[in-house]
Amino acid sequence: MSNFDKHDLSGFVGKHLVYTYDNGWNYEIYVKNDNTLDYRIHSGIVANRWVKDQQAYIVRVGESVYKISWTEPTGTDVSLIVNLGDKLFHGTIFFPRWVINNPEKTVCFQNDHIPLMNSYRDAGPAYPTEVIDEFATITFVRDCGANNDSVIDCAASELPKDFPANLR
Ligand SMILES: C=Cc1ccc(O)c(OC)c1
Repeated sequence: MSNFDKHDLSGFVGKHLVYTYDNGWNYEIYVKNDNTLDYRIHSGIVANRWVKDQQAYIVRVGESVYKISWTEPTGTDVSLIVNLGDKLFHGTIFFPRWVINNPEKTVCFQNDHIPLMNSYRDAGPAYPTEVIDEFATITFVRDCGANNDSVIDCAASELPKDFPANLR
């Protein structure tokens, strides 16, 4: 069938990416290991939210194409396609209605507020879900190795003005 090993995530684990969705939202992700990611949101309805150690399903679906899917403590579901060969990215985000109504409730370092996020999720309303389905352009890529906790360790608002140029 395919000419690549679909179980080999070594070309993806450790990648640190910054990308901008066609709707203008700017996001950043670090692929920490084969089932974990850290991320930070620079702009969009939940700008300055950041998350460490989100568990995710990560699979390889092409020579340099990966898919990451997860469900968050807020009830938000996300599925991303990262095509490193073409520097192309596509994200589908399924927001519960309460996040669309009150996005500011999710803007925090989520790890310090997991029970609160779960309580918002359970209170809802969940429906109707808002589906955001957007392509993005990858603007920055580097390799940071696996399980590096220094890659994403503060909110976007606390970064130097020249980020990510300061990392090159
Ligand atoms: C809702 C979280 C979320 C949505 C879209 C993304 O690209 C993302 O990347 C880490 C995270």
